[in-house]
Amino acid sequence: MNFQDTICAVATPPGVGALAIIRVSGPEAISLVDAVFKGKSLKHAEGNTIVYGHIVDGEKVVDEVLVSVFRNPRSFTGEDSLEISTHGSPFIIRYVMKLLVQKGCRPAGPGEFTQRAFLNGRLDLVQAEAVADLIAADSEAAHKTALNQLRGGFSRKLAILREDLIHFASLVELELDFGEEDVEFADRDDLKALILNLQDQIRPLIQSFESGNAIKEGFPVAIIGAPNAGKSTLLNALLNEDRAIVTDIAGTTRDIIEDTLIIDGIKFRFIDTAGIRETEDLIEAMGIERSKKALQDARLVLFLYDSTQGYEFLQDLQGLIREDQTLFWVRNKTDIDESSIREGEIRISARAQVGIEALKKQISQSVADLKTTDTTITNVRHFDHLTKAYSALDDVLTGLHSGITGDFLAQDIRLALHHLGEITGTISTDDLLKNIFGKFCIGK
Ligand SMILES: Nc1nc2c(c(=O)[nH]1)N(C=O)[C@@H](CNc1ccc(C(=O)N[C@@H](CCC(=O)O)C(=O)O)cc1)CN2
Ligand SMILES: Nc1nc2c(ncn2[C@@H]2O[C@H](COP(=O)(O)OP(=O)(O)OP(=O)(O)O)[C@@H](O)[C@H]2O)c(=O)[nH]1
Ligand SMILES: [Mg+2]
Repeated sequence: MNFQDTICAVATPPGVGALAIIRVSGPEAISLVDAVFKGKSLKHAEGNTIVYGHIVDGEKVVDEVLVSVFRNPRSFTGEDSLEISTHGSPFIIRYVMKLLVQKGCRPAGPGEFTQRAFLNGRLDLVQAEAVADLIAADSEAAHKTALNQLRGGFSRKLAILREDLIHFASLVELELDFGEEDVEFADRDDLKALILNLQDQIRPLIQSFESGNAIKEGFPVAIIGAPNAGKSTLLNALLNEDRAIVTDIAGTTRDIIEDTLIIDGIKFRFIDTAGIRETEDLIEAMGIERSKKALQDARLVLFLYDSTQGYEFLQDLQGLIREDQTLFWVRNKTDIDESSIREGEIRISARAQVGIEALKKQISQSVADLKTTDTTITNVRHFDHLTKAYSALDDVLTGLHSGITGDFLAQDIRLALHHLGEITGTISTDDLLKNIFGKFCIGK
């Protein structure tokens, strides 16, 4: 792919910093920067070198800078690329950007450098998306998963899956060319074995999405209990922050209150809910509906009860807990009532901040053995295509079973191939690229 224009953008965050980086990439990158630069000639600089000099506006010196020179194809984008490292003053940054634009540079849109890297074959789509995830990663687990995907393990796996299928698709299509003659190049038993094998490999990828997504967005933890059990006090204690309103009036929390916390490198979303009880109050009743929804959506559920009150009504709710959810029974207010009332309960005092660290430990341990690999799916777009590829493979199997004609068989195989190809971008449309790269920051 050959881009005609040369783009520029500030790659560092806005505001004052020690330094700032302005990135320039495209066929004219070297001559455009050279036109505002005084120092050793950039045109004669070798790739992967740094040149010292000044950015100038005519005779006027704008800043003392270092320019890193990357020569096509050995750069992030695969084009000639330069990075001007200036002093981190917003005034200087604006000035240098203005000079570059005056010389003919175009300010880059979001993700345009990475998009060029993709279109020049430096990265595939999964890796480009991993770059965005890496920037957004705010926990160790999310960072590790994104970095794994940047390394390309998932992409290689997909390429292998596609290869075998392409082989069969072409054999089946070859049969079509022979029309009336009843030939079978593609052995139906082999094809069936291949499809089953592919499905065996795709299934765990699909299944990894739930954890993969939670690793990125945070595992939802719902705090459920009767009014006044101390749910909001517990949220505040967990966050170590005065986040939710606490009073001794039953029915204080009306709406869902949510905040994230990283425990042992894993991100959790703690959800404080309205205390569940029978009520005539319309607003409170709506809040309770939301509590029940939060219970449904959670990965972990804390059943919190007041030590002096008992937990009977929570036993009625226990039937709602699904197998994929983890339930903790947590007894609160142990500062005023010491007696143990339930086996296996976790004892805390939210107000006195007793037992909070132990509770956090149990929470993080309950998801710690979810190993992420380079083939953990974290992206809903990948999940969607894998699910559709899987179902197209189902259709191939059904077709083989009922002995449908080669052209229908070929169609379903092609559909599966299409979905696998869209993940890495082997097959991509302008809309798709716009959608993906439009979410990046400018300068990336
Ligand atoms: N200053 C700076 N830091 C950065 C980046 C950058 O573009 N500039 N990156 C941007 O995301 C990341 C590093 N990623 C990069 C990936 C490839 C190449 C590159 O030039 N690749 C060439 C040359 C490799 C070599 O010399 O061995 C190549 O692959 O051919 C550069 C950065 C993070 N840090
Ligand atoms: N003694 C004692 N009191 C507590 C403890 N935790 C919370 N409380 C008190 O219990 C009362 C209710 O606390 P909240 O955190 O508002 O209870 P909630 O479960 O959020 O109540 P709703 O929002 O109404 O559902 C407040 O007066 C808290 O100070 C505790 O560990 N020990
Ligand atoms: Mg509350």
